[in-house]
Amino acid sequence: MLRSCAARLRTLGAGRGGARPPAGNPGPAQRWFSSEKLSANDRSLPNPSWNKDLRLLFEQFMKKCEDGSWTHMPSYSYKNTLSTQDFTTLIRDGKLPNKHLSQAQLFTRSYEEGLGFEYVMFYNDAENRTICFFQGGPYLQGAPGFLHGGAISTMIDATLGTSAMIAVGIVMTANLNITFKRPIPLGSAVVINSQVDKIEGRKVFVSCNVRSADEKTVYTEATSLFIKLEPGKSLT
Ligand SMILES: CCCCCCCC(=O)SCCNC(=O)CCNC(=O)[C@H](O)C(C)(C)COP(=O)(O)OP(=O)(O)OC[C@H]1O[C@@H](n2cnc3c(N)ncnc32)[C@H](O)[C@@H]1OP(=O)(O)O
Repeated sequence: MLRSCAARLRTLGAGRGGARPPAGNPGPAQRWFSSEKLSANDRSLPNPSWNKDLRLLFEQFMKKCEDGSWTHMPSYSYKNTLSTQDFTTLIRDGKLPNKHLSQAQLFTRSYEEGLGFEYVMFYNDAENRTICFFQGGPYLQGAPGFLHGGAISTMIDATLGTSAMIAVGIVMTANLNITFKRPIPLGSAVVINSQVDKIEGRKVFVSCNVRSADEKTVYTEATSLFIKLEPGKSLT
Protein backbone atom coordinates (compact mmCIF):
# COMPACT_ATOMS: atom_id res chain seq x y z
CA MET A 1 0.00 0.00 0.00
CA LEU A 2 2.79 2.39 0.90
CA ARG A 3 4.53 1.53 -2.37
CA SER A 4 1.47 2.40 -4.42
CA CYS A 5 1.07 5.61 -2.42
CA ALA A 6 4.67 6.52 -3.23
CA ALA A 7 4.14 5.84 -6.92
CA ARG A 8 1.09 8.12 -6.89
CA LEU A 9 3.08 10.86 -5.16
CA ARG A 10 5.86 10.60 -7.72
CA THR A 11 3.29 11.25 -10.40
CA LEU A 12 1.98 14.26 -8.48
CA GLY A 13 5.52 15.57 -8.03
CA ALA A 14 6.19 15.40 -11.76
CA GLY A 15 2.87 17.06 -12.52
CA ARG A 16 3.44 20.14 -10.42
CA GLY A 17 6.93 20.76 -11.68
CA GLY A 18 8.77 19.34 -8.66
CA ALA A 19 11.34 21.73 -7.24
CA ARG A 20 10.87 24.57 -9.70
CA PRO A 21 14.40 24.70 -11.07
CA PRO A 22 15.54 27.72 -13.06
CA ALA A 23 13.86 28.10 -16.46
CA GLY A 24 15.50 25.95 -19.14
CA ASN A 25 17.12 23.67 -16.56
CA PRO A 26 15.02 20.59 -15.77
CA GLY A 27 16.99 19.98 -12.54
CA PRO A 28 17.69 16.69 -10.79
CA ALA A 29 14.52 16.60 -8.71
CA GLN A 30 12.33 16.39 -11.79
CA ARG A 31 14.44 13.59 -13.19
CA TRP A 32 14.10 11.63 -9.95
CA PHE A 33 10.35 11.91 -10.11
CA SER A 34 10.14 10.87 -13.73
CA SER A 35 12.40 7.80 -13.29
CA GLU A 36 9.48 5.37 -13.41
CA LYS A 37 11.65 2.50 -14.65
CA LEU A 38 13.68 2.69 -11.43
CA SER A 39 10.80 2.89 -8.98
CA ALA A 40 10.76 -0.84 -8.15
CA ASN A 41 14.20 -0.34 -6.59
CA ASP A 42 13.29 2.68 -4.53
CA ARG A 43 15.28 2.33 -1.28
CA SER A 44 13.41 5.11 0.52
CA LEU A 45 10.37 2.95 1.27
CA PRO A 46 9.92 1.06 4.57
CA ASN A 47 11.65 -2.30 4.96
CA PRO A 48 11.65 -4.75 7.92
CA SER A 49 14.72 -3.07 9.48
CA TRP A 50 12.92 0.24 10.03
CA ASN A 51 12.04 0.88 13.65
CA LYS A 52 8.66 2.14 14.86
CA ASP A 53 9.70 5.80 14.95
CA LEU A 54 11.03 5.76 11.38
CA ARG A 55 7.85 4.13 10.12
CA LEU A 56 5.66 6.62 11.99
CA LEU A 57 7.60 9.62 10.64
CA PHE A 58 7.41 8.19 7.11
CA GLU A 59 3.66 7.65 7.37
CA GLN A 60 3.09 11.13 8.84
CA PHE A 61 4.93 12.77 5.97
CA MET A 62 3.31 10.61 3.29
CA LYS A 63 0.03 12.00 4.62
CA LYS A 64 1.42 15.55 4.43
CA CYS A 65 2.24 14.86 0.77
CA GLU A 66 -1.42 14.44 -0.01
CA ASP A 67 -2.12 18.19 -0.09
CA GLY A 68 1.03 18.80 -2.18
CA SER A 69 2.89 20.79 0.51
CA TRP A 70 5.55 18.07 0.90
CA THR A 71 6.95 15.71 -1.71
CA HIS A 72 8.48 12.30 -1.13
CA MET A 73 11.87 11.75 -2.80
CA PRO A 74 12.60 8.28 -4.14
CA SER A 75 16.19 7.10 -3.79
CA TYR A 76 18.22 4.41 -5.54
CA SER A 77 21.41 2.56 -4.88
CA TYR A 78 23.01 2.75 -8.20
CA LYS A 79 25.16 5.26 -9.88
CA ASN A 80 22.47 7.08 -11.79
CA THR A 81 20.80 8.64 -8.74
CA LEU A 82 22.72 11.74 -9.68
CA SER A 83 22.76 11.22 -13.41
CA THR A 84 26.30 10.50 -14.55
CA GLN A 85 25.40 11.91 -17.91
CA ASP A 86 24.23 15.21 -16.44
CA PHE A 87 27.37 15.45 -14.37
CA THR A 88 29.74 14.81 -17.27
CA THR A 89 28.20 17.64 -19.28
CA LEU A 90 29.55 19.92 -16.56
CA ILE A 91 33.10 18.70 -16.84
CA ARG A 92 35.50 20.29 -19.29
CA ASP A 93 36.52 17.25 -21.36
CA GLY A 94 33.27 15.32 -20.78
CA LYS A 95 35.00 12.39 -19.05
CA LEU A 96 34.92 11.33 -15.41
CA PRO A 97 38.41 10.56 -14.13
CA ASN A 98 37.62 7.14 -12.72
CA LYS A 99 38.01 3.67 -14.20
CA HIS A 100 35.81 2.12 -11.47
CA LEU A 101 32.70 4.00 -12.53
CA SER A 102 30.84 0.89 -13.74
CA GLN A 103 30.89 -0.51 -10.17
CA ALA A 104 30.02 2.78 -8.49
CA GLN A 105 27.10 3.06 -6.10
CA LEU A 106 25.70 5.92 -4.11
CA PHE A 107 27.62 5.69 -0.81
CA THR A 108 24.52 6.05 1.39
CA ARG A 109 22.76 3.21 -0.47
CA SER A 110 25.69 0.83 -0.67
CA TYR A 111 24.99 -1.18 2.52
CA GLU A 112 22.65 -4.12 2.78
CA GLU A 113 19.21 -3.46 4.21
CA GLY A 114 19.32 -2.41 7.86
CA LEU A 115 23.11 -2.43 8.27
CA GLY A 116 24.00 1.09 7.21
CA PHE A 117 22.03 4.13 6.17
CA GLU A 118 18.26 3.71 6.25
CA TYR A 119 16.60 6.99 5.34
CA VAL A 120 13.91 8.80 3.46
CA MET A 121 13.72 12.45 2.41
CA PHE A 122 10.83 14.80 1.76
CA TYR A 123 10.99 18.36 0.53
CA ASN A 124 8.81 21.39 0.87
CA ASP A 125 9.01 23.56 -2.21
CA ALA A 126 7.36 26.67 -0.72
CA GLU A 127 9.63 26.69 2.34
CA ASN A 128 12.88 25.59 0.61
CA ARG A 129 13.17 22.81 3.17
CA THR A 130 14.30 19.21 2.92
CA ILE A 131 13.71 16.83 5.79
CA CYS A 132 15.48 13.49 6.18
CA PHE A 133 14.43 10.70 8.55
CA PHE A 134 17.48 8.59 9.23
CA GLN A 135 18.20 5.39 11.16
CA GLY A 136 21.87 4.41 11.37
CA GLY A 137 22.55 0.66 11.42
CA PRO A 138 25.22 -1.40 13.23
CA TYR A 139 27.91 -0.93 10.55
CA LEU A 140 27.94 2.81 11.27
CA GLN A 141 29.22 2.53 14.83
CA GLY A 142 31.79 4.97 16.17
CA ALA A 143 31.95 5.08 19.97
CA PRO A 144 30.38 1.81 21.25
CA GLY A 145 26.60 1.97 20.87
CA PHE A 146 26.66 5.29 19.01
CA LEU A 147 26.88 6.48 15.43
CA HIS A 148 30.24 7.37 13.92
CA GLY A 149 30.66 11.11 13.36
CA GLY A 150 31.55 10.45 9.72
CA ALA A 151 28.25 8.63 9.21
CA ILE A 152 26.34 11.54 10.74
CA SER A 153 28.30 13.97 8.55
CA THR A 154 27.50 11.86 5.48
CA MET A 155 23.76 12.04 6.04
CA ILE A 156 23.98 15.75 6.82
CA ASP A 157 25.93 16.33 3.59
CA ALA A 158 23.40 14.26 1.62
CA THR A 159 20.44 16.16 3.08
CA LEU A 160 21.99 19.61 2.70
CA GLY A 161 23.19 18.67 -0.80
CA THR A 162 19.69 17.63 -1.75
CA SER A 163 18.33 20.97 -0.50
CA ALA A 164 20.91 22.85 -2.54
CA MET A 165 20.37 20.72 -5.66
CA ILE A 166 16.64 21.24 -5.54
CA ALA A 167 17.25 24.98 -5.34
CA VAL A 168 19.80 25.45 -8.14
CA GLY A 169 20.75 22.19 -9.92
CA ILE A 170 23.98 20.20 -9.72
CA VAL A 171 26.23 21.31 -6.85
CA MET A 172 29.22 20.13 -4.88
CA THR A 173 30.00 20.67 -1.22
CA ALA A 174 32.61 23.40 -0.76
CA ASN A 175 32.37 23.72 3.00
CA LEU A 176 30.66 21.84 5.84
CA ASN A 177 30.71 22.92 9.50
CA ILE A 178 29.32 20.53 12.07
CA THR A 179 28.77 20.80 15.80
CA PHE A 180 28.23 17.44 17.51
CA LYS A 181 26.27 18.22 20.68
CA ARG A 182 25.02 14.80 21.82
CA PRO A 183 25.87 11.26 20.63
CA ILE A 184 23.25 9.50 18.50
CA PRO A 185 22.34 5.96 19.66
CA LEU A 186 22.81 3.28 16.96
CA GLY A 187 19.50 2.19 15.48
CA SER A 188 17.50 5.21 16.65
CA ALA A 189 15.51 7.31 14.18
CA VAL A 190 16.55 10.96 13.90
CA VAL A 191 15.20 13.94 11.99
CA ILE A 192 17.54 16.06 9.85
CA ASN A 193 15.72 19.30 9.14
CA SER A 194 17.45 21.44 6.50
CA GLN A 195 16.77 24.68 4.74
CA VAL A 196 18.27 26.90 2.09
CA ASP A 197 19.24 30.11 3.89
CA LYS A 198 20.64 32.18 1.04
CA ILE A 199 21.64 31.94 -2.64
CA GLU A 200 24.32 34.30 -3.95
CA GLY A 201 25.19 33.66 -7.59
CA ARG A 202 26.54 30.06 -7.69
CA LYS A 203 26.81 29.89 -3.88
CA VAL A 204 24.07 28.15 -1.91
CA PHE A 205 24.15 28.51 1.89
CA VAL A 206 22.26 25.78 3.73
CA SER A 207 21.85 24.73 7.33
CA CYS A 208 20.28 21.94 9.37
CA ASN A 209 19.86 20.41 12.77
CA VAL A 210 19.57 16.76 13.76
CA ARG A 211 17.03 15.93 16.44
CA SER A 212 15.55 12.86 18.07
CA ALA A 213 12.26 11.57 16.68
CA ASP A 214 10.40 13.21 19.57
CA GLU A 215 12.25 16.50 18.78
CA LYS A 216 13.39 16.81 22.42
CA THR A 217 17.11 16.22 21.88
CA VAL A 218 19.24 18.29 19.52
CA TYR A 219 22.11 15.99 18.52
CA THR A 220 23.89 17.98 15.86
CA GLU A 221 23.87 21.32 14.05
CA ALA A 222 25.48 22.18 10.72
CA THR A 223 25.93 24.90 8.14
CA SER A 224 27.30 24.40 4.67
CA LEU A 225 28.21 26.07 1.40
CA PHE A 226 27.46 24.36 -1.90
CA ILE A 227 28.67 25.64 -5.26
CA LYS A 228 26.62 25.21 -8.41
CA LEU A 229 28.88 23.65 -11.01
CA GLU A 230 29.75 25.79 -13.99
CA PRO A 231 29.46 24.06 -17.39
CA GLY A 232 32.84 23.47 -19.04
CA LYS A 233 34.91 24.35 -15.98
CA SER A 234 37.50 21.73 -15.05
CA LEU A 235 37.19 20.30 -11.52
CA THR A 236 40.39 18.29 -11.61
C1 LIG B 1 21.69 13.91 -3.87
C2 LIG B 1 23.04 13.65 -3.43
C3 LIG B 1 23.62 14.80 -2.63
C4 LIG B 1 25.00 14.41 -2.36
C5 LIG B 1 25.71 15.49 -1.61
C6 LIG B 1 27.15 15.09 -1.47
C7 LIG B 1 27.96 16.15 -2.10
C8 LIG B 1 29.41 15.85 -1.93
O1 LIG B 1 29.80 15.13 -1.07
S1 LIG B 1 30.47 16.59 -2.99
C9 LIG B 1 32.05 15.90 -2.49
C10 LIG B 1 32.87 16.83 -1.65
N1 LIG B 1 33.15 18.04 -2.34
C11 LIG B 1 34.12 18.12 -3.28
O2 LIG B 1 34.82 17.17 -3.60
C12 LIG B 1 34.30 19.46 -3.95
C13 LIG B 1 35.76 19.83 -4.11
N2 LIG B 1 35.82 21.24 -4.48
C14 LIG B 1 35.68 21.61 -5.78
O3 LIG B 1 35.63 20.80 -6.70
C15 LIG B 1 35.58 23.08 -6.07
O4 LIG B 1 36.22 23.81 -5.06
C16 LIG B 1 34.09 23.54 -6.17
C17 LIG B 1 33.38 22.77 -7.29
C18 LIG B 1 33.32 23.35 -4.87
C19 LIG B 1 34.06 25.02 -6.50
O5 LIG B 1 34.94 25.21 -7.57
P1 LIG B 1 34.62 26.30 -8.71
O6 LIG B 1 33.39 25.92 -9.46
O7 LIG B 1 35.88 26.42 -9.47
O8 LIG B 1 34.25 27.56 -7.86
P2 LIG B 1 35.15 28.86 -7.61
O9 LIG B 1 35.12 29.67 -8.86
O10 LIG B 1 36.47 28.49 -7.02
O11 LIG B 1 34.31 29.55 -6.48
C20 LIG B 1 33.02 30.08 -6.72
C21 LIG B 1 32.71 30.98 -5.55
O12 LIG B 1 32.57 30.18 -4.37
C22 LIG B 1 33.53 30.58 -3.38
N3 LIG B 1 34.04 29.39 -2.71
C23 LIG B 1 34.47 28.25 -3.29
N4 LIG B 1 34.86 27.36 -2.35
C24 LIG B 1 34.67 27.96 -1.16
C25 LIG B 1 34.86 27.55 0.19
N5 LIG B 1 35.33 26.33 0.52
N6 LIG B 1 34.54 28.44 1.18
C26 LIG B 1 34.05 29.66 0.89
N7 LIG B 1 33.82 30.10 -0.39
C27 LIG B 1 34.13 29.26 -1.39
C28 LIG B 1 34.63 31.31 -4.15
O13 LIG B 1 35.32 32.21 -3.33
C29 LIG B 1 33.83 31.99 -5.25
O14 LIG B 1 33.22 33.14 -4.68
P3 LIG B 1 33.00 34.49 -5.56
O15 LIG B 1 32.12 34.07 -6.72
O16 LIG B 1 32.32 35.42 -4.61
O17 LIG B 1 34.37 34.90 -6.00
